[in-house]
Amino acid sequence: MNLTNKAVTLHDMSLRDGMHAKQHQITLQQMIDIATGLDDAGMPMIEVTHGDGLGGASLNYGFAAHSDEDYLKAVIPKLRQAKVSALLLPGIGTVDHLRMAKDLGVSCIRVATHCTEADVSEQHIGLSAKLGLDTVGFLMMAHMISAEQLLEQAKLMESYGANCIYCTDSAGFMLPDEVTAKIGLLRQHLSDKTEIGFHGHHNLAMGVANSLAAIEAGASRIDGSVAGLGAGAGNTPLEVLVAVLDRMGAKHNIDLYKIMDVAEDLVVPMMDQPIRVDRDSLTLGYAGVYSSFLLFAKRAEARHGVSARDILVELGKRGTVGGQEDMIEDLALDMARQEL
Ligand SMILES: C[C@H](O)CC(=O)C(=O)O
Ligand SMILES: [Mn+2]
Repeated sequence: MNLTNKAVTLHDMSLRDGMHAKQHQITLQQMIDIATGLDDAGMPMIEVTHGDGLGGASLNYGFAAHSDEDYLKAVIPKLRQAKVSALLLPGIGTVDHLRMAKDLGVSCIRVATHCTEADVSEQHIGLSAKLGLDTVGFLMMAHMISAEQLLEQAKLMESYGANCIYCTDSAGFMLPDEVTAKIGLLRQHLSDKTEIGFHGHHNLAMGVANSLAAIEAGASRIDGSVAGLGAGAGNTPLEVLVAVLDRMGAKHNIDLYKIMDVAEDLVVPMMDQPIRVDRDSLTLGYAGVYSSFLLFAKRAEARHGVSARDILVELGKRGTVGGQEDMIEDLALDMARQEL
């Protein structure tokens, strides 16, 4: 694989996907310290919101330590060069959230839908583009459909005004060949002006390999998290990816030692549990389950004595997708009754 001189924009997820791993309890000071550390290391883009995006704080997804507004107000004025993005899932986040984010200095809105539901993103993508924001369409759980179906959904988002489309491996299920096929087809058929992105989860330890496959196939934006802080076994660990990209001669503008230090000195010490491939997070990748379900399944295990692994396997069989968090408790209760 030759990535010499390939330009890649890395996008940090620690302060948004990492919110899942922290049950949305990152403090304002932790956000500021990590964001400014990343800014100083040269990270061009940093995402900041509740784990489920703008407006995610709720009974279904979990309440956050602070509002999205407070996190954005705390972080954005402290940054020297990094741009801040906000995730928005239509139906959870509203156009009012979007306008609020723009007013606070967010420059990129990433509108996320399940991979078959791009049609619900028209209003939010349209408004974001109209407001002149960097507008991304983010297709989640992309392993559940074929490359051709993903392309159809991507074209919808592109037609609504997105200037970048993401193939999102929410379950950390994909292997590099699948990433190559999906990103390759998007690159071939979307407009040359539309950027392609890849968002990985490390449940099968494929985060770095899949990101390299994505870049080779034409992706120019790659998501990851410092020390992998993210849902499941975490996102593609950015400091590792940076080291690999350095060795391959790709261009990313990030200082390796500085990002290593952010990982080691700031992010690892604040983890509530080690972010690693263990039997439960591995099951997410193996069974193709939404990574944010991990802690819900672990909590249900503690409450009802049913193994989180069994719950996750069953969620995979049922084809559950993001937004169905409330089903996890119901399922665990049913499974506990059957075991009596
Ligand atoms: C709302 C999700 O956490 C978005 C995401 O990061 C993914 O699908 O992966
Ligand atoms: Mn994710």
